[in-house]
Order: sequence, then C-alpha cells, then structure tokens
Amino acid sequence: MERIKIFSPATVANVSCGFDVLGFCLDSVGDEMVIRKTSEKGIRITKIEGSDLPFNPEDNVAGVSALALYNYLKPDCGFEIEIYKNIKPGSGIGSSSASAAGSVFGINELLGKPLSKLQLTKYALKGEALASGSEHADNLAPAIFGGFTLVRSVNPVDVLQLPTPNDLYTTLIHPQIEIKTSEARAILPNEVPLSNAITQWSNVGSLVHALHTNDYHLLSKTLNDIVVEPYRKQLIPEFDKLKTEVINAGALGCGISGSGPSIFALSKGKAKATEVEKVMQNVYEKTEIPFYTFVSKINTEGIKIL
Ligand SMILES: Nc1ncnc2c1ncn2[C@@H]1O[C@H](COP(=O)(O)OP(=O)(O)OP(=O)(O)O)[C@@H](O)[C@H]1O
Ligand SMILES: N[C@@H](CCO)C(=O)O
Repeated sequence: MERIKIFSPATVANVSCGFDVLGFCLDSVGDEMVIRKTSEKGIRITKIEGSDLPFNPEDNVAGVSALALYNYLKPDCGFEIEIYKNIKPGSGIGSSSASAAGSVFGINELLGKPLSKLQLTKYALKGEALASGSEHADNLAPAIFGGFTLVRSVNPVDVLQLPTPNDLYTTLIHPQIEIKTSEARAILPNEVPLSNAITQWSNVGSLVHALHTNDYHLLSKTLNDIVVEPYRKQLIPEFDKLKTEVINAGALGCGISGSGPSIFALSKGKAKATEVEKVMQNVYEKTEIPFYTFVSKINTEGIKIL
C-alpha cells in the first residue's frame, strides 16, 4: 500500500471522575487524514484544511508523533501527511489526539502494521505532549482502540479496553470559545484532599464495574468529578445551569469533555440523547455565545480506514 485515507475520531477524555485515565470515542465527528509513502526520506505535512495549524512537522502534533515513530522504525522511505480538520483545536474533544493518533496509525498501516495499538499509543503520546505540555493518553487511547478505555499507566504505556453498553449515546455541546489544555491544567491544584480522592477513586472503580455489567443506574451514580470540575467549570459559561437542566431531563450524567469548553452528557437511548441536546441548546440560546451541538453513538472501532 502506497497511500491511506483514514477517519480519526473525536474523543471525550476524563468522563467526569477519571481525570487523565478514562475516555471514550465518538463516531459522528472526526478528522480525515491522507498519508502517502515517498521516496524522499523524512516526514512532511503537505496540506492542512479546516484550521490554521503549522506545517512544520516539529510544531504540529501529527508531525511530532510521526517523527517519533519514524525515528524508531527507521523505514527506507518517507511520508507525506494531509490533514482535513473537522475537530476545532482547543474544543475539548481531542483535536490534537486525533492528529497525533492518525499519523502513527496511518504510517504503521503503510509499513504493514509492525506495531501494536499499544505501541502506537506510546509514539502518539509524543505529539499529545506538544499540545498540552504533559503526557496523558486519555484521548489517544479511545481514538486508537475505540469504545471506552482506561489508561493504567503512561510509563510504560498500558491501556485497558472497557466494554461499551449497547444503548449508550452521548450529547455534546461546544460553546465556541477556545480553552487550551495547557491553560486548563495550569489552574488545577497540585494536591487533592484525601476525602475527595477516596470519593473520586470509588467512582472510577464503580464506573468500570457499571460498564462491565451494563448497569445504567450505577453508571449514573459514578459520573461525578469533585477533583477537577470545580476549578475548570469557572471557564465555561452557564456550566452549572446546563448540567442541572441536563440531569433533570434524565441524562445519566453530564460533565466537562476533556479540558473543555465542550460539555458532554451520557444517556440511555438515542431519543433521550436528542432530548438532552434540545435542553443544552435552550440554555445556550439565551447567551450571546455561538455554539453547536451533536448526538453521537459510542464508536467501538476507533480510527477507521476509508
Ligand atoms: N494537528 C493538530 N491538531 C490540533 N491541534 C494542534 C495540532 N498541531 C498543533 N496543535 C496545537 O495544539 C493545541 C490544541 O490542543 P489542545 O490539547 O489544547 O486542544 P484539544 O486537543 O482540542 O483539547 P482536548 O485535549 O481537551 O480534547 C493548539 O495550540 C494547537 O495549535
Ligand atoms: N485529561 C486531559 C484531557 C485533555 O487533553 C485534561 O483534562 O487535561
């Protein structure tokens, strides 16, 4: 194979209680990328549509992860990367991860798949670190593996794939303001009171159990974040109002998607997720802030070859 075209999905990181470890993959929004083998060695980004991102591979997360993989595999060819961005950078649904994961996935396919998904996550992390200033794989893992994932460790990289209940849908609202992950991380405290840590890890464990047992009632009790959300919600207009109304409308839970400003809700069934979308729209229509919303099934495949 000389050329590959892929869909690299948007993802929701943290899933409320699982800061830096939990994530899930969306199926209705994502970037497309085309990657070609070249006789000239090295990595080049030759086209970017939909965003004003840098072409220099060392300044673009797609290039940084591709270079990390390239320097490890030392193939006898080079690669050209085209990026068609549909996920706005800084929107909180894994824009940087889609690029970082997409480039390593595509190159690996063109080379006959020498590396496993776990190994690819390791090289994609190098790109993600450029965007956020830290190595966390909670957007990368669901983009690469699909479904719900838990990152047990980043050094060495270890990812667990969790089951996805059949009838689970997510609703997303993206208020069109930009929050850089690096800035949303800088406002977090370095220490967590023990009582909060206990509540948080009990929710993470219970959430994993709820996914394994298809227990929607338990899932709804676990979608809480008392460690990070209290700090970050101040950056997101109308967060408390929207969350209260979404929960009152019957969503299983609602929280900040990744580092925001997007807000996600999980619901049982598409009809409920669509009802929740209307509630989100009603809250934001009363503000001056432009926004868009969408409903998505959980994508259990991850990155797809087109
Ligand atoms: N290919 C790329 N795609 C997206 N962002 C990129 C890319 N290359 C470099 N960047 C930079 O990364 C930053 C965006 O990453 P950031 O992690 O802040 O947003 P995000 O990926 O949308 O958010 P989140 O990780 O919370 O879902 C911007 O500064 C952007 O310029
Ligand atoms: N876990 C990361 C996801 C955003 O990249 C954060 O919340 O900062």
